[in-house]
Amino acid sequence: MLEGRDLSFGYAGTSLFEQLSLAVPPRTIVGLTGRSGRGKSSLGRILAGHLRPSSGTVVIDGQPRKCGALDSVQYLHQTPIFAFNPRWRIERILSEAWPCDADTRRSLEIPDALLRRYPHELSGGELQRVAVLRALAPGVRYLIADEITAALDPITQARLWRVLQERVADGLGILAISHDRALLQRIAGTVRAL
Ligand SMILES: Nc1ncnc2c1ncn2[C@@H]1O[C@H](COP(=O)(O)OP(=O)(O)OP(=O)(O)O)[C@@H](O)[C@H]1O
Repeated sequence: MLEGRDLSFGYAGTSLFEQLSLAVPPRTIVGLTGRSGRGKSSLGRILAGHLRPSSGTVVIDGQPRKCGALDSVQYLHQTPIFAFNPRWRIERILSEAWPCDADTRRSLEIPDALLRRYPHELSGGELQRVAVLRALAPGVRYLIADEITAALDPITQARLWRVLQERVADGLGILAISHDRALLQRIAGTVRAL
């Protein structure tokens, strides 16, 4: 289980949250919602190890999370273009992460033709599917999915979440951050407001 315990955090002397605890069990989608600026992304980034809390700890199965070459917690951005090297083709972006298997790639509807392109040559939905594929490396146990389908049409959104729900059935835990409470109520076992 991925847990944030008694987390406090703020930027430049301000406080966004104090003594906040949140758990994401395996095989579960936990929803996180709340008004803009409340600190949802900051909390997600703390759980992913990208930000350090001012106090509190992040643990996995009761042990402090380790930051290794491949992290078992992956953070997915709403705008994945910023997470990609613009000078690399998609095939290199993916192969640097893991030798993606054909079944997973097919399930995310990423055809061969797309692999030869650069990030700016993909649509928003295609980019997000590539970001999800990159994150689904073996050993990744938790995803922090930060508004990952906010900019997508309903069909693309539903397809992407269907693939992720299949992964959840196989053991993945997901923190789904979204303003869209209706979406979270559809996909998440529990929804937490910040
Ligand atoms: N690097 C930073 N330095 C200073 N303030 C920041 C920084 N990053 C975020 N903030 C501020 O911290 C607050 C929380 O930001 P955060 O992105 O965590 O909120 P959020 O709940 O995810 O918001 P939204 O729903 O609009 O995406 C915001 O007021 C934001 O302006």
